[in-house]
Amino acid sequence: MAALIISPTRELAYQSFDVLKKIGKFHDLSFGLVTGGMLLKEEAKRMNSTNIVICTPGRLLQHFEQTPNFTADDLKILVLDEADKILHLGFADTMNAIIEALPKQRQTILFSATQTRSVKDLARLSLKKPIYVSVHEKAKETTPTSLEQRYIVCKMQDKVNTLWSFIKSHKHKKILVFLSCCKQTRYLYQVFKKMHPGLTILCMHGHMKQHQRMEVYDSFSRKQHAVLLATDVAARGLDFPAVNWVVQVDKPENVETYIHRVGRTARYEKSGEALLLLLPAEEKKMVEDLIKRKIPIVKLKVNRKQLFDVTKKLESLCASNKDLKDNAQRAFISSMKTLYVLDKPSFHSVDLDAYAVSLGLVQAPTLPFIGKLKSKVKGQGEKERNVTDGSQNSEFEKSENIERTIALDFGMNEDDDNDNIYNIVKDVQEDEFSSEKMEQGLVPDEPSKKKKSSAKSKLKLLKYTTRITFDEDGNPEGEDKDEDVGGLNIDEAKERMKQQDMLDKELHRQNVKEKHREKRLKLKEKRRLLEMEKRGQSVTENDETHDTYEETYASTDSNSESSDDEPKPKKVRLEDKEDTLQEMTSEESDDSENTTDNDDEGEDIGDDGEDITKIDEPDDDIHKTEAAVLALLGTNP
Ligand SMILES: Nc1ncnc2c1ncn2[C@@H]1O[C@H](COP(=O)(O)OP(=O)(O)OP(=O)(O)O)[C@@H](O)[C@H]1O
Repeated sequence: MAALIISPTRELAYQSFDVLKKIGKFHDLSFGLVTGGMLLKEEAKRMNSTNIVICTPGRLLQHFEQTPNFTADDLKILVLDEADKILHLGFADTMNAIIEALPKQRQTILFSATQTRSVKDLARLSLKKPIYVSVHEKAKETTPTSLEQRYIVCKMQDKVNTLWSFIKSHKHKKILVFLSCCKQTRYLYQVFKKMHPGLTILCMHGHMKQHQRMEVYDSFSRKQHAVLLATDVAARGLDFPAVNWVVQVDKPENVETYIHRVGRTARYEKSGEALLLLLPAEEKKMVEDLIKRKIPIVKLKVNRKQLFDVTKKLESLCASNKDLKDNAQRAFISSMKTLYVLDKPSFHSVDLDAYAVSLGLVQAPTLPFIGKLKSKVKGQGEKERNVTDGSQNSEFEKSENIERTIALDFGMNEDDDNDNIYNIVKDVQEDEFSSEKMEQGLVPDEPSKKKKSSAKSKLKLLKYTTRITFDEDGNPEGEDKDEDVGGLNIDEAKERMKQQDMLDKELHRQNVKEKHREKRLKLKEKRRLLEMEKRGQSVTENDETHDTYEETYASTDSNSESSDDEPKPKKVRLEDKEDTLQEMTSEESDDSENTTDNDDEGEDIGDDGEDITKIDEPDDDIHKTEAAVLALLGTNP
């Protein structure tokens, strides 16, 4: 191996490999792609005879540890793509181990749009007199001039409506949407797909299987018009051709991530547009940070009157599909946890119930990580709302009067049915971002009653009178036989869902109680049988404990006393007993609630505590089962 290219994600490694394939055919070099999700053995066979290896950090380390005779002794060039990402946080331990295994004498090249200049990082790589090369160092702006960047202030509960309205009014565009976590991405993908926006909806996140991610990557690359809902797994390096819009529904973690996300559009002499949705509490800091980094961004105001209200539609989808409802809950919990971890003040400003309703839920699920704080937060949110509604609103009105409002063309005219649906007006000029300005007039107005009623009338339009299915490009296909989404009585559905919710909870509580009771009894029984076996006693089918055991399962038949007619006691061999134990322990293991949430890329901050995902999913950890059996038999695993 003469050259090694390390990328933070599999897609990026795949993309570099693809480019190398195109130019490689004119050279006599061999090259290979080494990423997780492929066959380790197949890769291992070729590792030592490959000149250029493109890899992700985890998989490379796996080869260093497991592939016989694999060394990097001949390495001449090390390339770290997205170097700042690769040298930080999640990859730190892996990268330290890899760097240890590389020869000190080599050329090291680091690439990133947000290049690290941290001395600590460079020291880790043992760089001698590094040279910093920047294409844009003297540029007035950090981002390309052909990129138009805008933001809107939007409450959490308005985000879904805003995104949906945006998509509906940009059906002839290619749009990349960033969300903060996998579960939210998955849920919005599922429901938006069911709502047929009229163009292909795709999603990409770390919980997807590798082949699915690759298919989505290829599909979005090929499509002219499509929406890709993604987590930050798609933020860096991916070179999707001709993306028109990057929409950041959730604020990026920092300015670096912002730069990478918007960098998916306006690539190489092309133009592009970017829209950032900010919560009121996020606005000041984020905009100041962007301006400090020479990123020009303009504030826009959404004409709320023109927004689609899809709340009821989501409610009805959740009411008629339990999986969707569960996913909505997961999305709620996961996105709130992400916000809580990244930005507590913003989390505290969210009206949790309103946000839950906007996802199609009847009420906010309990947040396992915050539980008791919830009521406190609500009170606090209420207070904050009163303050902003009172004092700052008048400031806003004042500023609105003096500001020039300019209607922007957001491509609304593409679709006759959606003319002016997303009528956005520009209310802050680029050069007006002094901190005083920031404090004035930045609170978006509440919808008036009139606006609410207009939203209601739009809602009526969402009730389908005829059932039509669409293919993934949004073209009508024929009659929908599987889904009954038409003519649903929303209020009835809401009531039904409430009742179902209560029943579900009660049922779950009873199930858990019952299982615990069963487990206790089974264990007791097993211990007793083992004791008897050890003492060399025979085990009978009608002994005392067996009766107790039977009684427990036949609660209505409590008088199961042994009679003279019952079969004679039978001897049971220890081996038979072990088999029985194995079966019983397996059952217990299946009931286990200790499932873990496999967050692949680590960008979804998983749920903890009472995450609903942990209730139903079976634990198939065979080793645990074996260990449990051996422990019961008094043997070390
Ligand atoms: N000189 C060039 N001539 C033609 N096309 C180019 C040229 N330079 C770059 N491109 C094209 O521009 C696009 C972006 O290039 P590339 O992926 O190398 O960008 P990058 O600097 O890695 O960006 P990022 O890391 O932010 O994704 C690619 O499609 C590439 O083919």
